[in-house]
Amino acid sequence: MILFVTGTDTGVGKTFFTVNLLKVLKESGKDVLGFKPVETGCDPVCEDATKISEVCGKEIPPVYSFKTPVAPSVAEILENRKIDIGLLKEKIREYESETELLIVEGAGGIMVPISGSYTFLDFAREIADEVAIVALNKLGVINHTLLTVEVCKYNNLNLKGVFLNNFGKENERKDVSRISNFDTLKELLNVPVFKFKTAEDFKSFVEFF
Ligand SMILES: Nc1ncnc2c1ncn2[C@@H]1O[C@H](COP(=O)(O)OP(=O)(O)OP(=O)(O)O)[C@@H](O)[C@H]1O
Ligand SMILES: C[C@H](N)[C@H](N)CCCCCC(=O)O
Ligand SMILES: [Mg+2]
Repeated sequence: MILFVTGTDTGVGKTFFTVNLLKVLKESGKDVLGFKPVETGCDPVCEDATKISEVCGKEIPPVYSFKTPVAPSVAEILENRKIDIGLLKEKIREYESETELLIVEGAGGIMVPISGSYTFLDFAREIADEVAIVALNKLGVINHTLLTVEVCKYNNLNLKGVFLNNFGKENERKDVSRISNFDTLKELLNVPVFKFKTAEDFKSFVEFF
């Protein structure tokens, strides 16, 4: 079983979500592995893959890692290294055979190109059983989340849910939308919508996975 983790953007908390979900599922006795197949911004450390490896208790490096903090399709040109999608899929199948649930993190949002015009959407269509969308709670999240959900639905991806990340300053006076975004998303979407902020919040997700 493969869960693909995407987000409404880069920096919205996909890794925080992936790592904490892996942690609580492992603690509940579930056989899980995490994997970040392509990572950019490895300068020099691939932060995401390192965090995922730590929580999995074994070294799980990206198949492709790039120094430049850009889309993989750009990094492969700048660093003159072509990404072989077949190799990514091979590694996914290998890890999938070793576990009950493989959680795969993309890079940035779902329309980010991996190589040429081949995007994480194309990749998810070919490898994912389910897709989780991580969204950062701030003004603009409604549009970004509905766009991402729409694209996933249009491409017949099986949406596990939207996970609203309440990370950030509590000062809601500056961004009043943070108060209402969760309820608004629940009203507008016919997919499950959850919220999280701390590692503790992930305990309530276990039964859902
Ligand atoms: N709920 C949270 N609590 C504490 N820190 C958080 C939370 N969510 C995100 N962060 C921090 O915010 C930063 C960005 O989060 P994260 O790296 O998970 O984003 P991402 O979507 O995986 O980014 P990328 O597209 O680069 O993979 C990180 O430093 C992360 O530790
Ligand atoms: C470098 C960053 N941490 C991500 N891994 C890559 C994000 C690519 C975003 C491309 C884009 O949407 O414009
Ligand atoms: Mg990440």
